[in-house]
Amino acid sequence: MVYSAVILDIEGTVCPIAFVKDTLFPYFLRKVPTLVTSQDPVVRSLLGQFGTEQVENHIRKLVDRDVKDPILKQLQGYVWEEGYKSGEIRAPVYNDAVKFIQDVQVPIYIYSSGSVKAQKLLFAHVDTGKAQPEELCSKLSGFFDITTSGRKTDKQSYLNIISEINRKAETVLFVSDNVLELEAATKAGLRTMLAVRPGNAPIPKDTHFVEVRDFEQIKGF
Ligand SMILES: CSCCC(=O)C(=O)COP(=O)(O)O
Ligand SMILES: [Mg+2]
Repeated sequence: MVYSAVILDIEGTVCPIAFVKDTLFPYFLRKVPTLVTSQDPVVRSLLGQFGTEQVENHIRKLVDRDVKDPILKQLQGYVWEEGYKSGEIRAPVYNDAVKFIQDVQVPIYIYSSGSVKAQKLLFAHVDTGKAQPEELCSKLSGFFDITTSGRKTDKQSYLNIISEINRKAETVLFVSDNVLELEAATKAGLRTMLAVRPGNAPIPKDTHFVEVRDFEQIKGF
């Protein structure tokens, strides 16, 4: 592999979109009534930042529309923590992605719209079918989200990350299922690959990105 570092997206790239839509989001929504009455100062401060009295309705609308809202994403991290710690949630990271993270010799970073807290929880509770969940956080060199680096569809966000990890853009590979994110990363000078996983959105006809169905393929580039 010729890259000096790899940046991975989460949803639709290292784990199925269905895990987020059918497990994480419903879990969060079930906890919203309790969340809005929480006395935890961090949660109260986040809720206050929405700037509305109709907090519960507002949250439900954001989740229904899958809005990548930074306040929502931070709240989700707090709520999912309970689910991971109780064992109710485990992250179905694809086996080839687990192996890639364990084997590859260059630094691997994560960049997701999910908060850094949510990312670390996910990689600390990977379901590999064994009794104990797999801990992959320690294999990852860093985590970026929309509060640390900006929106994933903005070129500047990738420039921010490249500067943070102190690499040349053209030596860094970004893998994502989202063509708009890949276009932004390409504009920033990064190399890119399109993750193709079961349940992902159909690939636009005119796309020119190299497709990856199994992370073993990345090692060959
Ligand atoms: C940390 S995983 C939570 C998933 C999530 O909330 C999300 O928005 C995923 O977006 P991604 O950028 O990983 O496609
Ligand atoms: Mg994605």
